[in-house]
Amino acid sequence: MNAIRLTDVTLGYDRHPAVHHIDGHFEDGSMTAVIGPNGAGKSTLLKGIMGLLPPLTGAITLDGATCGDIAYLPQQADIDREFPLSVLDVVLLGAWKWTGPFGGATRAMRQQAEEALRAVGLEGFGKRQIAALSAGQRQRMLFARLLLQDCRVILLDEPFTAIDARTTADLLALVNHWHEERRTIIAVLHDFVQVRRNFPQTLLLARETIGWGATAEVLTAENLLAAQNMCEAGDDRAPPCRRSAS
Ligand SMILES: Nc1ncnc2c1ncn2[C@@H]1O[C@H](COP(=O)(O)OP(=O)(O)OP(=O)(O)O)[C@@H](O)[C@H]1O
Repeated sequence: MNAIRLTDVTLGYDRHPAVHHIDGHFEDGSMTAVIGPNGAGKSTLLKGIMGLLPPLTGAITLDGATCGDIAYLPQQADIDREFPLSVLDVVLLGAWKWTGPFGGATRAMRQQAEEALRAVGLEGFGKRQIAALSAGQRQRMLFARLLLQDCRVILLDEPFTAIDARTTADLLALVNHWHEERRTIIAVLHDFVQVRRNFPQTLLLARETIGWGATAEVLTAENLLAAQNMCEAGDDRAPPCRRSAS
C-alpha cells in the first residue's frame, strides 16, 4: 500500500519552481531518507507533503490519511525558542487532535506527556521553560511531542543537525522503533553514514529526482556528483515551469 503518492509534483514559491516533476510513492511503513545538496528542495518537498505548500502542478495524495495524520518536525531554525512556554506545554501541543486548539489537557494527557518526556530522557523537565533548554534537550522535547501525536506518517526535517552524538543515537533508536511499528518515516538528512546504516530507502533530490529506491542503489558517487552538478546549474529565480507532464 502507498502511504503517499506524488504525481508529477512541482512545488515552489511565488510561482517559481523550487523542485520539479517529482513522481513516485512512499510505501506504507517505509523509512526514507531525503538527501541532496543545499537548496535541492528537500524542505520544500516535506512542506508540500504536509500540505503547507500547495503544488504548483501535479498532485500529492495521502492514502486514506489526512494532513492531521501526519506529524512534522521542522528544521530547528524554524522554531521560536524564546516563546514563553514550558516543556510540558510544548509536548501537550502534540495532543491537539484530541483537545482541539482551545481545549484543556486532561489528567490522562498530562500523564502521557510525562511518559513521553521519560521516554526521551527528559524526566522531570516538564516545568522548565523552553528557552532554558540546550539544543539536544529541545530536540528530545520535540520528539516527545511526536510521541504524543502518535501519527502513522512522520516527517523529520534535519532532525539531528547540530545535535550531539548521544542524543542523536537515542533519537535514532526512537525513529527505528517507529519503523518497527510500521509507521511511514520520511527524514531529510545530510549524514550519509547515518543514512546507509538506518534508512532502507533514499530519495536523492537536486531540484528534481536523481534517484529514488533502495539506499545502496541511490546513494552512489555517480548520483551524488550528478546531484551536485544539477544544483550548481540551477537558477533560484527560475521562471514558471512549462514542462508538461511526462
Ligand atoms: N519561503 C521561501 N520563499 C522563497 N523561496 C524559498 C523559500 N524557502 C525555500 N526557498 C527556495 O527554494 C529552494 C529550495 O529550498 P529548500 O529549503 O527546500 O532546500 P533544501 O534542500 O531543504 O536545502 P538545505 O539543505 O539548505 O536545507 C531554494 O532555492 C530556496 O532558496
